[in-house]
Amino acid sequence: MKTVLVSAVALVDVDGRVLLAQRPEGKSMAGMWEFPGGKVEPGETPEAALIRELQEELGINTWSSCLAPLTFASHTYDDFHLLMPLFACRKWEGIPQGKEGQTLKWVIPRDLRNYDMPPADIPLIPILRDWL
Ligand SMILES: Nc1nc2c([nH]c(=O)n2[C@@H]2O[C@H](COP(=O)(O)OP(=O)(O)OP(=O)(O)O)[C@@H](O)[C@H]2O)c(=O)[nH]1
Repeated sequence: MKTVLVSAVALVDVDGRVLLAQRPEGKSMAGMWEFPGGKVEPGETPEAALIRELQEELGINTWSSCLAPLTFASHTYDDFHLLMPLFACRKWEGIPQGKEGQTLKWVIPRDLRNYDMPPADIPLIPILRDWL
């Protein structure tokens, strides 16, 4: 099976809340809440992929030095295996906006478990809650 590398981030605001984005209609797992990010392209570092995705999806800018490795997800879906490093980021410029029709929500860590997230993300929830 193919292993797909996806880079994702927990953006943390000054109140300690984490940004979730809801996958729009028409995509796989539509309606589920996920961490911003996306597939790492050939020749790209996970950090560069994330910086690019944050510009495209949310219209914000950040820097490699502001991306701290936090944990990762490793999960087998029906058609691929997902390997997803999760970075934490507290510093960016701009105000996140759903550029691709996603609904965004700032969520306090103890409420994360109330959101319907992809199966790969479930083990990340207690890690984030304990870390924040
Ligand atoms: N960004 C992000 N992707 C996640 C998370 N959890 C998770 O399983 N994924 C999966 O990782 C892949 C991310 O790919 P993507 O964001 O670049 O691609 P996409 O949704 O346009 O593509 P797709 O329609 O092929 O799934 C998707 O299959 C998505 O379902 C998460 O928390 N954040």
